Amino acid sequence: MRERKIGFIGGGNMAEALIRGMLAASFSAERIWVAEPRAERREWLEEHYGFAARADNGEVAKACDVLILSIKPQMINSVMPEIAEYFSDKKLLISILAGVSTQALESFLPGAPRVVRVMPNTPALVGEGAAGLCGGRHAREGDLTAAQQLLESVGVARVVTEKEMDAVTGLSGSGPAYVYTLIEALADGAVRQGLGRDDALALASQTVLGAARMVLETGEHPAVLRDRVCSPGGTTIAGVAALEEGNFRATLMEAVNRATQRSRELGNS
Ligand SMILES: NC(=O)C1=CN([C@@H]2O[C@H](COP(=O)(O)OP(=O)(O)OC[C@H]3O[C@@H](n4cnc5c(N)ncnc54)[C@H](OP(=O)(O)O)[C@@H]3O)[C@@H](O)[C@H]2O)C=CC1
Ligand SMILES: O=C(O)[C@@H]1CCC=N1
Repeated sequence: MRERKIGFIGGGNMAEALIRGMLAASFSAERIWVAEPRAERREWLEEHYGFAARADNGEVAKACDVLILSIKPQMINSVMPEIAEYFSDKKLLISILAGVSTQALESFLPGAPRVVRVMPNTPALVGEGAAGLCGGRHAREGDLTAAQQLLESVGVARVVTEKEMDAVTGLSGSGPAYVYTLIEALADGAVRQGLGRDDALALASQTVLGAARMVLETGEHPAVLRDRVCSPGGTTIAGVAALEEGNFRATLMEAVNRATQRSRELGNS
């Protein structure tokens, strides 16, 4: 993958997170192309990352071996024909679009198009992404491996079935937003009790990071780790009781559920 020209179609937030993570992982800027319609955004990307951004999707589609489709799902009907003109079985399309199936993408492309659908997340920007991916009907074994390697250069990547992709979207694609809300709310709670804002945000963020690493590195179930924090008659169980009263777990499950449903809707629209 590192030797191939990689072209992003759409230079927005998620594309930038992947690009920044890839550059930090020693991908050469010369091999990264971006198509982005807004001049101001093109200039900003060029200035910050040192590659030439293009206005024309066709120019990038023609020049690159691997295309990373990073437009909004709602734009697929206008953008895919511009790519299709230059697409062939020699090229690989990697889509990061929420909800849009490999079958829907294939229907725009000629021949037996090689398509891989991935659902990354923005922490890829700091090399801590969490992504799911699946191959389309004509994707070769090496295509899935290449896409997985690219995503693993910016975090963790799991191959899943296409049916599971909407749940991945509801969990890890959208998940950073849930966690930012959690961090903000934890910090607010401490500010309310008189702690300074900077200290509160630093301690809340590190607590989330530390707890996540405990789950990943000890291999213990989160409930076991939680029990070890809850001293009998102590402070934590009093806090946990408040979470239960507020339906914290049910609320998070519902957040994943709604985002998953929305991903399915985007695929059907
Ligand atoms: N944000 C996230 O956390 C994640 C997003 N995704 C997926 O990534 C995709 C992009 O999302 P996100 O980065 O958040 O959205 P953005 O709006 O930030 O990015 C979309 C980009 O596409 C550009 N664009 C608009 N029209 C065209 C066109 N005709 N041709 C080429 N590019 C065009 C936009 O340009 P302009 O500058 O004019 O707006 C913008 O830069 C979505 O499909 C989303 O589902 C997947 C995982 C996580
Ligand atoms: O909100 C969205 O639709 C995109 C997909 C996953 C994260 N952001």
